[in-house]
Amino acid sequence: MRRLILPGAIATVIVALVLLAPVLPLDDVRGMDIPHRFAGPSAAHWLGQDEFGRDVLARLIWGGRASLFIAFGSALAAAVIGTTLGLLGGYFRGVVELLTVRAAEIILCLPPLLLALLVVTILGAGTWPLILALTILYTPNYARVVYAATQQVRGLDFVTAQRAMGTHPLVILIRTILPNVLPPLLVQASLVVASAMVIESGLSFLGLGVVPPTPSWGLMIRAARGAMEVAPLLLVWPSLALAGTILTFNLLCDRLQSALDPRSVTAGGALWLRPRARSASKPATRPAASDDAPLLEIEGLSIAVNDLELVRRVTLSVRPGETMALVGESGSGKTLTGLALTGLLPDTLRVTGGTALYTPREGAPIDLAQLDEEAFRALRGTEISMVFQDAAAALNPVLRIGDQVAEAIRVHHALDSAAMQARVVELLRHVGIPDPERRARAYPHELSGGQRQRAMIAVAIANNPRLLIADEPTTALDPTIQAQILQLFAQLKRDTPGMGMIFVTHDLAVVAEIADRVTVMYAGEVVEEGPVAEVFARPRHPYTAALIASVPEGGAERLVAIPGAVPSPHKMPSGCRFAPRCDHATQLCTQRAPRRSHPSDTRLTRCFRWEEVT
Ligand SMILES: Nc1ncnc2c1ncn2[C@@H]1O[C@H](COP(=O)(O)OP(=O)(O)OP(=O)(O)O)[C@@H](O)[C@H]1O
Repeated sequence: MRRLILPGAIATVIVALVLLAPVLPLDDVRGMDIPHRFAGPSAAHWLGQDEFGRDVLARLIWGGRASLFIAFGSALAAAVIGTTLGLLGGYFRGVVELLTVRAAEIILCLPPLLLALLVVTILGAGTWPLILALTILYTPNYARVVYAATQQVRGLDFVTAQRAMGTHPLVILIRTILPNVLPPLLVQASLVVASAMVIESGLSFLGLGVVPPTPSWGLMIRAARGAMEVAPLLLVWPSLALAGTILTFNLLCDRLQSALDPRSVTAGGALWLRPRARSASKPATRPAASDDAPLLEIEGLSIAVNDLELVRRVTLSVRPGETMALVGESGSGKTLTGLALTGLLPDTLRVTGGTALYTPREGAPIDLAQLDEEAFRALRGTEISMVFQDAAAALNPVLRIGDQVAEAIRVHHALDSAAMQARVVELLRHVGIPDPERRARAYPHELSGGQRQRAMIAVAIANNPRLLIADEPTTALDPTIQAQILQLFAQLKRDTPGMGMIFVTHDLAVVAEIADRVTVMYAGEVVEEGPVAEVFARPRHPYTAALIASVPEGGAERLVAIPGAVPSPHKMPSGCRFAPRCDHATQLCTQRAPRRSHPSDTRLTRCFRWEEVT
């Protein structure tokens, strides 16, 4: 902050001088004194007198007023228009990009000074035509910078997390993306102000800018040029004013950019946030799966990129109050299944078949596989919510934690600021963040990994969703913190008995800890499903058995790794997808894909030889 003081003070003096020009005891800028033309500095005229005997200091200050008004006016107008075009084009892409950023770029094909000359020639010289010309000139620069920054930010997890809350795209643009593109915007602003001042001076110098006798720095330089030999100082003052002002504003914007970007502040949270290590304990009571109609019933859900199936005919259900664990090796399709349920699949992927019936609080079941973006937005946050794996990426780095939780609430509820603050603090306390009033004012980088994950969970449950999808929420954490976060999920289950949860993980120990039932996925398919205790005691698919055998246990002499790797979607085996890695595989398994079998009412397996597995 100290680095802002010098350029800030100089800029304040410059702006104060030009703003206060009408009330300062300055000479009349038009009052001529021919006998004293070209007089040097004196007590009455500190910077001397010009070719008509007018006071140079007064003309310099009034001239600065004109130059700064034009430069800031055009920079601001160009910033507003260019930023809007860049945000829209960068976020929505496609036709919107063509109509906004690409259309604005046409202006870049024309030489800047010629374009400004053209506008001024058409509209006539003067302050307003100059502002218009400079605005047209600089709009594409802003649009391109903001477009590039938006492109970078739109794919990041915290933007996806905002979408997962059901936030309207325009709100995401303004509250989530705009603060992240501010630093490059400020740099651009400083460049534009400097460039606008130079072009204004240039056009005034050519007689196409500010109309005499109104003073401007460009006009003063033009007039002084003709008298360089008689009064060289007359050229020095406006040139110094121009160069000094440009340098000051460049320096100020540069330092503002560093000061406003919270990511550039040294992280300071780790020391005051050392959670005590506690071992995870099982939830005291597991709410029994109710007999109610399923909250979610997925039947035959397929997801594909072009014609390549990544997820094939997935079937699973979640009842109110139940936690369903979705397990499998990396690449088995767990994340895509979760994303499909929230309408957050990447643009290139689509649901190609099946149904995902979700029963909302009110009204008839909705098929999530058929919903459009707007319908999803209404459901996200209040009905279905998502906790992401990497909270550091899923939280907006430039917004305070409290503001992010408040944002999530605001999407669906209008609260006054006191009630909002109280609700934010209550939520942060609920997820176990100590001293929530103070932590609400912290930025994500000021919290430890565990605290960030808690904050992310607070955002996800801010609107009391009925279905919470947690995508490997403990994978990025160290084991002690993992245990604490698992305890938090267990506590959430106790506190909100009707909430169903899909817990995506590849860690079977976590499944045993948190889930009521488990769905095992392999190579995009569900291969086994059933109550956790039953599946772990007696797996009915060789893949599940192999996964269980590969879990490290205290007394185990050696770990049993599963040979081979999950096949790539391009090279799926024709019969059973697990056959190439399976000890039980027969010729039949390599020729035909097994159908679903039901070893009992509560179990499902996709194996010809399930009876022989254990
Ligand atoms: N955007 C995408 N375009 C093309 N293929 C994709 C895309 N996203 C995922 N896939 C592929 O889809 C398959 C399933 O991916 P998914 O991320 O759902 O697996 P996962 O089980 O969640 O794995 P992990 O535990 O590593 O997250 C993988 O083969 C993956 O390469």
